Amino acid sequence: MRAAVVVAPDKPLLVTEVPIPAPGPGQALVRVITTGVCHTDLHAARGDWPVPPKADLIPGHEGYGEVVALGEGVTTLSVGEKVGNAWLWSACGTCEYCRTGWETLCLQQKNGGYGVDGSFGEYMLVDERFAARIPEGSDPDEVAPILCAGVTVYKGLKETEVKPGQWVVISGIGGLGHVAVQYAVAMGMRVAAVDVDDAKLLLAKHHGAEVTVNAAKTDPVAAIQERTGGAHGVLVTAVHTEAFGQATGMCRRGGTVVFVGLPPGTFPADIFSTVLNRITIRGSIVGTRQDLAEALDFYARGKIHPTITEEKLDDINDVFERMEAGKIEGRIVMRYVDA
Ligand SMILES: NC(=O)c1ccc[n+]([C@@H]2O[C@H](COP(=O)([O-])OP(=O)(O)OC[C@H]3O[C@@H](n4cnc5c(N)ncnc54)[C@H](O)[C@@H]3O)[C@@H](O)[C@H]2O)c1
Ligand SMILES: CCCCCCO
Ligand SMILES: [Zn+2]
Ligand SMILES: [Zn+2]
Repeated sequence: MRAAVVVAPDKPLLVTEVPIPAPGPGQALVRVITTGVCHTDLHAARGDWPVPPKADLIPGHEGYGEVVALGEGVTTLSVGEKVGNAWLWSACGTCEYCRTGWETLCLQQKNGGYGVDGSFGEYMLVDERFAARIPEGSDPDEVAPILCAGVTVYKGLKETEVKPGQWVVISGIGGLGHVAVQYAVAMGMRVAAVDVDDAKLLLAKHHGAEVTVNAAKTDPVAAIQERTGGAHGVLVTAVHTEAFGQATGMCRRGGTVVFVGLPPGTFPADIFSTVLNRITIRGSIVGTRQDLAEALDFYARGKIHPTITEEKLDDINDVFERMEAGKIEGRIVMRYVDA
């Protein structure tokens, strides 16, 4: 099968022929129809995180496709069914985290497109317990980004604890952020969008943001305070550490900042104002299978329409260069077959 392989950190991916994987017990083989390209895939290719990906990785964890073969003992999937892979590719199911609704924190978890091969190839493997069940009638291009961007920002917005009618800042209006604006609007929140690129802010307005701030042109903290009175919550999806240091200052007293963006590095946090204003800073990673089912339901009900540009697998290195330059509006989706 044709696949894009990370042959070495920070080197271009090699698009080449590799063997079609065989489904093991409890697994299914999926013919990939479309896959989103997440900035995490770029981090994996660049090797810029503390934990390296598997050797000869096939990235991709927003893969949508059709089950074509079942491994031994599979009982909950059938050939022809439409499924997706996800970052949370599998978890142990028996540890304290798995038992208490936090399978995303399971120490035995496997991660699609990072620890196990993902969807940047014509076929991929899924674990029957964690394969995303795709709603009937889903658009192959639109539904793929829900598998990571969608579930991540949906969970992140829940973690901000922002209520309907209250203000949430979405900082970073890329693949995740432009979908976050839509989930926030659908969840009844008022949205203020922050990015460093006017084109992204235009996209945010298109998707329902009431306030937009270009952090490259003005102080985003002062602008958010002036135009919202301070946000009840801030969701940071940006790929620059600067956005993380700015987030707490955008909050009103008692506000919650949720970080999902993962640029390498650290951020400054002012102790006194964090304590005095009772600011909560929370990390959030993807979502559980239940969160994903809920995020897919928002999509199935027509509340979420990712802005998509379709590209080819052979152009993945060019896509990564444009992503690194912050030039991608919405989400890139690669399509392998028409279906
Ligand atoms: N926590 C999780 O579970 C999770 C899940 C998916 C992705 N991620 C991470 O989220 C990040 C974003 O992913 P993506 O696919 O949306 O990336 P993307 O490249 O599509 O978008 C990044 C956005 O950040 C904006 N940006 C850059 N500097 C900024 C600044 N100083 N202030 C505000 N905005 C700024 C860019 O203009 C761009 O719009 C990546 O680091 C990715 O690894 C985390
Ligand atoms: C710690 C890595 C989290 C990445 C989630 C999928 O983009
Ligand atoms: Zn992702
Ligand atoms: Zn577990």
